[in-house]
Amino acid sequence: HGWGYGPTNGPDTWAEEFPVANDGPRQSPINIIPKEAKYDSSLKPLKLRYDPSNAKGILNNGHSFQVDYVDDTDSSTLTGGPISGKYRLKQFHFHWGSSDDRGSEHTVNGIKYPCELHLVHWNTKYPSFGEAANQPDGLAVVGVFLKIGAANPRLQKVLDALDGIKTKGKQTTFSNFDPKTLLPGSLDYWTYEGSLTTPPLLESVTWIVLKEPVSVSATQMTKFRNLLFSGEGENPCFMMDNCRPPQPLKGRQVRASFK
Ligand SMILES: C[C@@H](NC(=O)c1ccc(Cl)c(S(N)(=O)=O)c1)c1ccccc1O
Ligand SMILES: [Zn+2]
Repeated sequence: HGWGYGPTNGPDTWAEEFPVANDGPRQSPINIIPKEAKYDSSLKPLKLRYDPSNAKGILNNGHSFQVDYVDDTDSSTLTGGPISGKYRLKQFHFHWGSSDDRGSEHTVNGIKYPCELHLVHWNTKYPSFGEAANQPDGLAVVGVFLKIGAANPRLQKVLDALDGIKTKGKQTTFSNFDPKTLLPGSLDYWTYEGSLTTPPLLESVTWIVLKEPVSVSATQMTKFRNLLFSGEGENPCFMMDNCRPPQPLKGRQVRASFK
């Protein structure tokens, strides 16, 4: 059986198949300590331009669920921020916990949020996502923390689609959605050089973690936890705690776009 988040195939076992998990110098996620982040006035504002019509589908991939975007043109891109060049939106997905006191991958002063959104982009200087994922400057992921509070109406369309993708491998069409609506008011961010937080843990990600969380209600969180890691007809295993714990910083500098 492949990698996962359970007692026999979870993050502590990943190094068996993916040695970079333990040996890599730039593994993600990390614990962000704001006081140790260095304000960098040369960091530019983030520029996210998404075309809602690029939304293609929503898929339960057995580890999380993702909303996939058409990425054969430059119509949904990330520019500015710490990156140079243009990165295309490929997909967004979430990581969450089994209870509201945990679930995020990045932590802030050791604090865990109940959920974390990842918007995955790839550098258009490479021919494809797959190629880019193997390059040190190949990917850029915008991370957004979700914090328990008022129900978030911007999440509703995504949550309503989950009933149709309950089990591993299920996917449905998902159209006309602008992921910009999921972002907080402030685009202040921390940035550092890291990796995929899921196998193959490739060290190709420029992480851009927003400081301001967005809200999610406890009821909305139960909808995430109603998904299944397991496939149709298999023993049902509810999808939760699909988060990798923070990894050693190994001397990396975390920069802040704000004072
Ligand atoms: C779980 C899923 N992982 C991704 O798709 C993924 C891709 C890129 C990034 Cl940058 C991240 S992340 N979490 O660092 O933002 C996650 C996955 C991995 C391998 C095989 C199948 C599969 O579905
Ligand atoms: Zn992720």
